[in-house]
Amino acid sequence: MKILVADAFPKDRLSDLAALGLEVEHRADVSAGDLPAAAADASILVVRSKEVSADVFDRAAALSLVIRAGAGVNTIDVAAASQKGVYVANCPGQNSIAVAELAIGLVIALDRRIPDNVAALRAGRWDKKRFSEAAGLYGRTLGVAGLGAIGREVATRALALGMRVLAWSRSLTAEGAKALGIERAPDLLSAARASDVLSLHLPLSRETRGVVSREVLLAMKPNAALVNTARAELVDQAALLELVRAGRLRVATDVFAGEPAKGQAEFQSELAQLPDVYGTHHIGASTAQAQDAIARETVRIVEAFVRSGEVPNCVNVARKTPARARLVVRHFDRVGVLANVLGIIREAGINVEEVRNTIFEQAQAASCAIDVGERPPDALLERIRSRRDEVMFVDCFDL
Ligand SMILES: NC(=O)c1ccc[n+]([C@@H]2O[C@H](COP(=O)([O-])OP(=O)(O)OC[C@H]3O[C@@H](n4cnc5c(N)ncnc54)[C@H](O)[C@@H]3O)[C@@H](O)[C@H]2O)c1
Ligand SMILES: O=C(O)CC[C@@H](O)C(=O)O
Repeated sequence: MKILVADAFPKDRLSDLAALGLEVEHRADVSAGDLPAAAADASILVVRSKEVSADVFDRAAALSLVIRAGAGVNTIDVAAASQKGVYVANCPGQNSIAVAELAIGLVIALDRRIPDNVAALRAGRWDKKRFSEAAGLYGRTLGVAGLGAIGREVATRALALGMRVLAWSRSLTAEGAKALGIERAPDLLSAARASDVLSLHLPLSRETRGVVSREVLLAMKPNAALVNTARAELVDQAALLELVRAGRLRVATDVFAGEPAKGQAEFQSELAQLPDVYGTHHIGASTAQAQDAIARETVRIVEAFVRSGEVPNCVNVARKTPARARLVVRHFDRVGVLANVLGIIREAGINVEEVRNTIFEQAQAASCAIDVGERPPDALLERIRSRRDEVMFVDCFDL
């Protein structure tokens, strides 16, 4: 079985993959355009930020699993993977501390203008007067949009700085916020209005694309700051550029529209050129600690898949299948028994959605849960029951 690792990945962990009996191909520099050809004969594909387009799933007939060695799966055509029955998994939480550390670093950098201090000194200029205008962070409000793995780490660190934390997130309740020592905003607009710094930690999805709209940006206090270590596409980039140019907002961003997927490339960004914008090079996850944790988690996923067929952290298995009823069939563990049961279900024109067969010690008996698209008529259950030399017990209940 071949695994293609199509981005940077630690050598030791490549050896771990090989030790699982896999044929490992490491092509960190393969371009997104060449990925469909490169992955054509791979069973497992590992990527970081490289785009995995529908073409990859069209061409790679053997592909069964794509692992995002990171958190955000927006660079993978998950819908195309689902149509071809390919698992997509990620490594949630493994780089959250690294991203939170960067986000907090950017919050402090914005307040004290640390990059400008450094640049002025490098240019031979002493400007204590200009750089003595920081407001300070203690007692000020940090808005957190998306209180998941990263948002929580950011909130913890902001509380340690004595900041007030106001979070907006899909499933956050007032009680949940209280338990964390923070406050809950009812919507993004309210969070934006009340924050001195708004830090984004949402995934990029159909619902969140452009969620930081012109209206949200305009709701922010004059001279407030936006910190984006999530994805550029969350934010209306044209409005952002306009408001920063007008001196209404300050920005620190680790992510850019159209940023290169490669480690080194020419890159021009109007936003990054502005004096009120501090840009970093999508390095949120790029600490040795985080990369080690991500790589180990990737190996864990591959190992589980190779050994048991299970896929930890799978993001595209249906949460609810169209199944409406479950048959439980206890049967003798013999050749053809399940095929006969499934044949009877097929003859009734009923679709089987999921099957889980469990074998008991000594491999004499098994219990099979068969989830089906509609409740089978009693006569069908009777037909299965009547196969007494194969079947011990049959029951059916609605889902
Ligand atoms: N800069 C980097 O290097 C870097 C590294 C890791 C992650 N990221 C980005 O950060 C994102 C967040 O990562 P995470 O690990 O915290 O993910 P996560 O899934 O743990 O957290 C996301 C949070 O957003 C909330 N959310 C999702 N959709 C929402 C919606 N429509 N409205 C309101 N809330 C919503 C979720 O409930 C969850 O609490 C990733 O998806 C990725 O894009 C960037
Ligand atoms: O791999 C990277 O460097 C970026 C990862 C980050 O964007 C993520 O979503 O985990």
